[in-house]
Amino acid sequence: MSRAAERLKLLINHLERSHTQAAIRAEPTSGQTFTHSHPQQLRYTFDTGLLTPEQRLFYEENGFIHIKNLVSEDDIDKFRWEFERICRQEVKVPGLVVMRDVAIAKSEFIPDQKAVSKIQDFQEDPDLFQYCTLPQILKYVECFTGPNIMAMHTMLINKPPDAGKKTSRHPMHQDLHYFSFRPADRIVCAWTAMEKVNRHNGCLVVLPGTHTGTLQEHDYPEWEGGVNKMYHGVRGYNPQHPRVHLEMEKGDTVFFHPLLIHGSGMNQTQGFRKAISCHYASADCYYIDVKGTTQENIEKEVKEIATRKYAIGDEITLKDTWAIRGRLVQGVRTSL
Ligand SMILES: CCCCCCCCCC(=O)SCCNC(=O)CCNC(=O)[C@H](O)C(C)(C)COP(=O)(O)OP(=O)(O)OC[C@H]1O[C@@H](n2cnc3c(N)ncnc32)[C@H](O)[C@@H]1OP(=O)(O)O
Ligand SMILES: Nc1ncnc2c1ncn2[C@@H]1O[C@H](COP(=O)(O)OP(=O)(O)OP(=O)(O)O)[C@@H](O)[C@H]1O
Ligand SMILES: O=C(O)CCC(=O)C(=O)O
Ligand SMILES: [Fe+2]
Ligand SMILES: [Mg+2]
Repeated sequence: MSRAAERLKLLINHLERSHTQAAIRAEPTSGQTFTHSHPQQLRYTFDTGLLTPEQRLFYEENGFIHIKNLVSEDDIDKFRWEFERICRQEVKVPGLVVMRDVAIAKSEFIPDQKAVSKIQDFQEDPDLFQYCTLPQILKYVECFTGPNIMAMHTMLINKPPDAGKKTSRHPMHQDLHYFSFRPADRIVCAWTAMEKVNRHNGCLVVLPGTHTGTLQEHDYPEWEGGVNKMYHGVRGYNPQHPRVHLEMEKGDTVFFHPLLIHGSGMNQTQGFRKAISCHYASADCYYIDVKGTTQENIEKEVKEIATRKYAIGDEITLKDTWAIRGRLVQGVRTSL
């Protein structure tokens, strides 16, 4: 065995031991005997033969992994074209949510497609939804979710040039705040750069390792220039925490854990920084009731918007809104 391979093996053994110990600590004292005679697995990833030991360790420790050049130029150009058709209102997509930047929405009506800062829930648009079914993406997703895969939430983000109020920033948050299904470790986001992204146009900013923590309380940050609807940030954000700026090329994809604290900086260019993303979950996940948890505030906002948008009452639950949007993309729809 080479020295490098030997070191990796040692690292894997070390991680397996520490995760086993964590599992033992977390075990309720119910009198059950906890046996660990079977080979232990890493906590956050599965061995499907795709990720190298180094890549698995990187995700286990950092909560994200950057895969270069995963989506082709042709596919990305197709997504861009379809997004433009939607903005020009040449195609109407059932269930689609269109968002405008708050600084632009509150100033004047701009009929231009450029006012759209984000579209969500494009699962009924075959061209855009093709992103969620790309085999090369699903091969990676399976390493985190296992073989039964649901596409739960879809977005195309068109981060606008900042209008001078820093509203183009996305505050630091954990995506799990928005989700009412578990377990968190079987959820993953795929986020693909549709062009070069860097600190100038507002790339993703992540706090490595924060996926090993718990779900934090989220609130609107106190930003002078205003904050976009539902852009909650972790309460008590510490700007001193070590950050990593994920600079990416067109087609590069980052996979990240839903507890990883991340955000994105201001877009200081004149262009609209584009990215497409999908949150996947194992179909074996289960829904939870968020009543009495830190997620009550976001549930309230989601319900208010759903009630206004679809003119419905309290009969629809948060669980229903996810079950309706979710789409099976691989394997069997076992639970979600
Ligand atoms: C649901 C689960 C999500 C899971 C997400 C997983 C992780 C994702 C993390 C995120 O991305 S969090 C941010 C996600 N954001 C949203 O989901 C927001 C969805 N957006 C909407 O529902 C609509 O765009 C919105 C309700 C904000 C406005 O839609 P409308 O069609 O009603 O817009 P309209 O132009 O009629 O404006 C209505 C009012 O909203 C205001 N407005 C529009 N865009 C806004 C904005 N961006 N922020 C704040 N206010 C906004 C607008 O100025 C106006 O205010 P006034 O009533 O005071 O005149
Ligand atoms: N009070 C806050 N609460 C939550 N998130 C915040 C807060 N302040 C800044 N952030 C977030 O921190 C991240 C870094 O933002 P910031 O604009 O400070 O730097 P940047 O644009 O990433 O980097 P730089 O401008 O130094 O190249 C962004 O996601 C931003 O939205
Ligand atoms: O593309 C971005 O700016 C990040 C958006 C994000 O983190 C989110 O919508 O959850
Ligand atoms: Fe996010
Ligand atoms: Mg900045």
